Amino acid sequence: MTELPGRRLLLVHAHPDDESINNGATMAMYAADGAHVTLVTCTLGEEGEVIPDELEHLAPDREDLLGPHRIGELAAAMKELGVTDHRFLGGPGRYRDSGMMGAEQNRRPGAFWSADLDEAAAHLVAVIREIRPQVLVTYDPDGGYGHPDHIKAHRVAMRAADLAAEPAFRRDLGDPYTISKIYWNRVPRTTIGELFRRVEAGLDRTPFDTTATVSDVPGVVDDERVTAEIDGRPHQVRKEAAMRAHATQVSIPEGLGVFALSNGLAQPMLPIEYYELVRGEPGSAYEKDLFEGVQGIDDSNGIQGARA
Ligand SMILES: CC(=O)N[C@H]1[C@@H](O[C@@H]2[C@H](O)[C@H](O)[C@@H](O)[C@H](O)[C@H]2O)O[C@H](CO)[C@@H](O)[C@@H]1O
Ligand SMILES: [Zn+2]
Repeated sequence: MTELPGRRLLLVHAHPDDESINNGATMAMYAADGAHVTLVTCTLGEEGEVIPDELEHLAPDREDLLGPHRIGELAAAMKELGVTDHRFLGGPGRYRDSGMMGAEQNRRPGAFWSADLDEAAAHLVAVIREIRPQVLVTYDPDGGYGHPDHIKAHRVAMRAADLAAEPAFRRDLGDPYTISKIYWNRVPRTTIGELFRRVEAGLDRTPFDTTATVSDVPGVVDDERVTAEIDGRPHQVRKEAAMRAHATQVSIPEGLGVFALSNGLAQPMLPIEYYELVRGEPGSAYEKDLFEGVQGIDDSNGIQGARA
């Protein structure tokens, strides 16, 4: 077995682009700092809209080639972030993008939203027992903003964390392992409100006509729910480059601190990324490092201390 670095972070996301939008700076920071960063993406994003006119032919109601194209976008984004361990849950295309909540694609055979929870979670248990991450990051129960694939990714991640620790569960998938800390992606309401006010004030200096609303931003909560932050400003360039790699989904004008998804609504970039610790012990009252308080980490590139 290859020796992995002492610190190991696992992120579980629904579509290609979510990782860069929500955690791009966090991933870049830990990858640059020698931690092992593993991203598991649950679908290929087959049902997404397409921003560039010249790629519109890929759309699900045209050639239905957006999924394979977004595999390439995600690989490019990982290169920008310096992340080398990236997997699709159950393999590329095992689970299909379910579309927005209520869409008929939610009920399409193979849609992630209708997947069997324990079957999907077992694929993630195999990754957890292989990598033995001390920290897991995923969405809150509402998936950040109510997208069915985000909600399902949350459920699969939390279920897999429980099953991976169960000695009686599928020992063919590896030895039991308990993840020390689990975080949900969060955004403090005060911070995002201020950032939106700045975008509104400078909207005429952007290529966008209108702004999104705070309710479009995943995971917004009252400030006191936020228990940790990663100051990603040193890695903002990498984060923006990774988001830009998802060209079918994201538009980012250079240097304006704003971006838009395919709806064309401007929203602020988040140079600091925020989290709520929902399982495990915090290392301090307000953490600036997701590995704070994790016992037995040996950063001399060994896996010592990670055994449950
Ligand atoms: C960030 C994210 O989760 N994107 C998803 C989302 O995309 C949105 C969807 O296409 C919607 O119709 C647009 O108005 C919005 O701007 C998009 O962000 O849902 C897609 C379909 O499930 C998914 O492929 C995409 O990754
Ligand atoms: Zn998504």
